[in-house]
Amino acid sequence: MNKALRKAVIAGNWKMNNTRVETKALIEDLIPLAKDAGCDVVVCVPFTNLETAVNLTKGTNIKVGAQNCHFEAKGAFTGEISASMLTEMGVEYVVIGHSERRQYFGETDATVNKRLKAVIDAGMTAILCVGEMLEDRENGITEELVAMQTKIALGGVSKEDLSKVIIAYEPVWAIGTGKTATADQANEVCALIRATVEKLYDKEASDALTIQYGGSMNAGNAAELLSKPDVDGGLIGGASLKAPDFATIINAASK
Ligand SMILES: O=C(CO)COP(=O)(O)O
Repeated sequence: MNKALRKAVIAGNWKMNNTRVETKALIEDLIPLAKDAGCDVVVCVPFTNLETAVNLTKGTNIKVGAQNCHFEAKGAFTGEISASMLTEMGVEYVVIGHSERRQYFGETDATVNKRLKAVIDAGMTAILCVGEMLEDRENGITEELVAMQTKIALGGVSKEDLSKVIIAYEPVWAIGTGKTATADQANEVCALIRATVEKLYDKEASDALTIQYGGSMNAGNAAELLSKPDVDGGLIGGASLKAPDFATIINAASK
């Protein structure tokens, strides 16, 4: 299947940025800039800003995502948020397995798999993050590592449910460093992820899968990255905090 038939998705991962007041200002700036987008637009905001973001984006083409979600439905899990708490609020996307969760909060491939399934079961779309550290790249194990992360995360996910998954390839060495993967490096690993998914399911499933690149994507480099055949969108950190920059990336993905 041709890339043009896949859904292009530009998602902003705000990380731990913006108060409610700041959220309102940024989303109000973004709405007119994104209204003619030729791609899907998502903003993944801190839990405390979800309600504000959902209310502000009602009737617009901007969708709202969370940045994590626990795998249990409820119980003694202090500090965690369940999938039904998110769906009740109108949240449609959840970032799962971000490298910052893996690095700083002990997420493992196994818990990523559980969280991913909880998101799908609740009817939301998971943005599953995979990617290697600099050391892995230098040791020549990028392919094996990213394939393994992908396989473990998708364990027990049916072909039908794969339509509720977006995969974001985020090389850890490119996140927040200003050091972007070249468009060819990004495409190479996105293609590898697609081939891994084809082996797990089939060609129909892998052809339909939206794969994003993330890691210092910005207004200046987005067009080149997004022009690559296996890069269907972007997961954007820093540049998603400035409405005009995020809008430039949205335009670059619009077709
Ligand atoms: O981690 C990222 C998105 O999830 C990328 O962050 P930056 O765009 O700030 O490098």
